[in-house]
Amino acid sequence: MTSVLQAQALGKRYGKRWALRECTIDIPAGHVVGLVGPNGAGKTTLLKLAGGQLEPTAGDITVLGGRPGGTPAQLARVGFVAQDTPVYAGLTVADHLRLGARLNPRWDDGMARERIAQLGLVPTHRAGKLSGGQRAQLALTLGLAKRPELLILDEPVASLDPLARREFLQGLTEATVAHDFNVVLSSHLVSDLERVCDFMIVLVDSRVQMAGEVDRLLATHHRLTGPRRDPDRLPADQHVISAHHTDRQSTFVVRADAPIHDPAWTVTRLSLEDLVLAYMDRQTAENRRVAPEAQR
Ligand SMILES: Nc1ncnc2c1ncn2[C@@H]1O[C@H](COP(=O)(O)OP(=O)(O)OP(=O)(O)O)[C@@H](O)[C@H]1O
Repeated sequence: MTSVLQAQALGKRYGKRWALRECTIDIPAGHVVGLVGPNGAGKTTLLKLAGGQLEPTAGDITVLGGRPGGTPAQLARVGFVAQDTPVYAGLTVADHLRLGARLNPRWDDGMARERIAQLGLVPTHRAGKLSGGQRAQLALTLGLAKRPELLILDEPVASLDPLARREFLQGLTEATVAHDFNVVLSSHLVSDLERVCDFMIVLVDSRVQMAGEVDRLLATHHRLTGPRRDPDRLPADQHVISAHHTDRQSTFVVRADAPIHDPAWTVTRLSLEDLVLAYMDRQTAENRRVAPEAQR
């Protein structure tokens, strides 16, 4: 199995509005995948389609080579931690572990107990009395102890303070090193994702704008700064992602596989955050020149 998730022209419509459209992506195995986009971009919709909680309106999706949620065996292979770290307020921490053991055929009780102890969670405490960070860690523990091949986390750190965010993401990274599994997690902040993700998908306005391995994305995107130039005068293999101009100067973010040697330009590398923001800002560039989507 080489793909964790494959989508072909995938779409989901609620009434007349498309929450996700024309989504074609191929996520290879062995990655921690970040799904980033503004509020309402379609992240939860894509994740629910992958988890089998939603049926596509258009196109196809396969997860770990099978139809999402198609069989109990398929369900056991995918862990899904929904937005707002869902736990049962009236149940204790220990109750959650018992429930997890009963519902999941591959449940790793030793790992769940060890993790709870390491986190300092008291088994007799009710989940409703835990802090937001503790609830998130409990939900992550339940997702990990299921021993999924793919763990999907929908905005897991949205409600956490910076320290709790860091601890949560560190725990997730340690778990991916200790146990071999794939992760897809979403956030509307790239800063949450850049520490842990090595594959990034940017979703804006229900469409995938960019998808690929972070190293490759950073190697093939550049910021060009120099004397003012019309985007149409750039070589055809330099695809404009965003463009900003002053009276005398132009700044482009371009995607180009080959190195850029034009002496007129100062060429600089982008941070992942700059790159994601350039794709979010892409509408501006599209008014000047349409660039094909980076889908690699
Ligand atoms: N059950 C639903 N019925 C109708 N519209 C919906 C439903 N769920 C989502 N939508 C709409 O689909 C669009 C995408 O929503 P989605 O929850 O996938 O976005 P998101 O990127 O996860 O947003 P957020 O970051 O705010 O959680 C939004 O416009 C939303 O209002």
